[in-house]
Amino acid sequence: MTVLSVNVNKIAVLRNSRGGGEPDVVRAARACLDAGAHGITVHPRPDARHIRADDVYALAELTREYGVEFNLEGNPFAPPRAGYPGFLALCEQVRPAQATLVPDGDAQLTSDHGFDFARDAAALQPLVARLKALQCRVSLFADAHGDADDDMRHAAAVGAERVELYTGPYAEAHAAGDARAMLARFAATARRAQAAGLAVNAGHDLSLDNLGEFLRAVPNVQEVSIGHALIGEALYAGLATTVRNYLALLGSV
Ligand SMILES: CC(=O)[C@@H](O)[C@H](O)COP(=O)(O)O
Ligand SMILES: NCC(=O)COP(=O)(O)O
Repeated sequence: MTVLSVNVNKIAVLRNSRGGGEPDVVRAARACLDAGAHGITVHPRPDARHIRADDVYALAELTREYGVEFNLEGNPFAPPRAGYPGFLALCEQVRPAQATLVPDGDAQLTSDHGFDFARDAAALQPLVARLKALQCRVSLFADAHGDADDDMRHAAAVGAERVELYTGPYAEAHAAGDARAMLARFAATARRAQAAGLAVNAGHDLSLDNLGEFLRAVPNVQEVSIGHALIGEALYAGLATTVRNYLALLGSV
C-alpha cells in the first residue's frame, strides 16, 4: 500500500502570519500521526516563509517519538543564510529518514519542476553520497517526461533510492477534466524509474479528489506527501477525519 506523509508547511504559514506559536506545528503533526498518518513532511525554505529550523528540530523529535518517517525536503544547492543553516546542515543535525532534494528557489511561489538529471547529475552525486552516509534514504524531485527521454536512467546514476514525481501537471489536467494523457505519461515515467532501480514517490497538489485516479493508473507508488489540499480539506472536516479519509482512500486502491 502507498503510505501517506502529511506535509505541515501550511500550519506554519498560518502561524507565521501572526507571529507567536499558534497554530502549533508540532501539535498538528501529532494529530495527523494519532489519526494514523505514516509520516511527516516539511520543506523548510531559506526565506523561512513557513517551516523554520526550530520546527525541523521539534518535528524530528516527534517523529522519533512515534517511530515514523520524517521526510525533509529542500534544495541542497541553496546557500545558508541567517535562520537557515542549509539543507545538508539540517540533515546532518536531524538525520531524517528520507531527504527529498528539490531544485527550487526563493522566487518560486512553490515547487514547480524537477531536476534536469542529465545536467545536474554530477553536482548531485556527492551530495547524495553524503546524505546516504547519514543513513538518509534519498529521493529526487523529478518531472514526468514519460517515454520521451532517458531522464530516469540519469537519475538512477546519481545514486538515490527514489524519485518523487512532481504531480502538479497531473493535478492541473485532472482539474481541467481530462487527465488521461497525463496519467499515461506518469505511468510510463514510473515504469522507467522502476526499471532503472528507483522506487517512486509522488507529490504536489494531490488531493482527495485526484489521488485515487492517480494511484490506480501509476504502478507501485511507495509514498505520497500531501499538504496544501489536505490542510485545506481539514478546515471543513477536521485534521483527524481528513487524515483518516486519505488513509481509507489509500487502503481502497
Ligand atoms: C516538493 C513539493 O512539491 C512540496 O514540498 C511543495 O513544494 C510544498 O512546498 P510549499 O508548501 O512551500 O508550497
Ligand atoms: N512533496 C510534496 C509535498 O510535500 C506536498 O505538496 P502539496 O500537497 O503541499 O502540494
